[in-house]
Amino acid sequence: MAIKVAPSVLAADYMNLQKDVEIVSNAGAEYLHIDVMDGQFVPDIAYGAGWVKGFKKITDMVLDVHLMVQNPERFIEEFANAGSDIIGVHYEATPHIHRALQMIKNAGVKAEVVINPGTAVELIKPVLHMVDQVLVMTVNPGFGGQKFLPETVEKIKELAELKSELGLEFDIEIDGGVNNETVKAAYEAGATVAVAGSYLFDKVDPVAKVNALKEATK
Ligand SMILES: O=C(CO)[C@H](O)[C@H](O)COP(=O)(O)O
Ligand SMILES: [Fe+2]
Repeated sequence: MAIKVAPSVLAADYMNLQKDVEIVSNAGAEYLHIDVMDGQFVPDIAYGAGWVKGFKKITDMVLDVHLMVQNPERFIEEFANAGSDIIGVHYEATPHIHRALQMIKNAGVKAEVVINPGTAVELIKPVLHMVDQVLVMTVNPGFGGQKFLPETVEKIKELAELKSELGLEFDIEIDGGVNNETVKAAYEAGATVAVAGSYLFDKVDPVAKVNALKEATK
C-alpha cells in the first residue's frame, strides 16, 4: 500500500489556509499535520488549539497534531477538545511520557510518541504497546525546509523490526525533509505515513507532489 500523506500546514500559505487544505485533500492526502511550537522545546512558535478547532470545521482529513512543547501534559485536554484525531508528544519533552500517552488515550484520541534524531528507538520500547503511531523525526524539530537526515532510516528499520517482534500494530510516521526521493528509503524501511511541508507547498503543483509521494511508494 502506498504511503499515507500528511501535508504540514506549517508550510502552507497562512493567508489562504482553507484553499491549501482543500487542494491537498482533493489530491488524496489523508492526514493534515499541524505543528504546535511553544518557543521553548523548539525555538519557534506556531498553531494553538484554536487553529485545530478551525481546521476541524473545514476538513474531514485526519487531524494529526504534533506537539513540540515542553511538558505536553499541560495541553492535551485542550487539543483533544479542539478536535485532534491524533496527538503526538515528544519522548524528550516530559519525564512522564507514559502518563502523557495515558492522558491522550483517556481523552479518546489516538496516541503518538515522537522521537528526535538523537533519541534511540529502544528508549520508547516500554510505551510502544500504548500507541497508535510513532513519529520518527527525520530532521531536528523546530523548522520546516530542512534536509532529510539519512541516518534516521536505520532507526525506522529498527522500529519496524521491533514492531513485528512484539506483534504490535501502529503506524510509523516520518517528518522533515520528505520529498519523492527521500520518502523511498524510509518507506522501504517501514514508514507508513509521510509528513511533507515545503516539498508540497512550494507553490508548484501540490496535487502532482501528493501523487509523486504515492507513486514513489508503491
Ligand atoms: O515538525 C516539523 C518541523 O519540526 C514539520 O512538520 C516539518 O518540518 C515539515 O516541514 P518540511 O517537510 O519542510 O521539512
Ligand atoms: Fe511536524
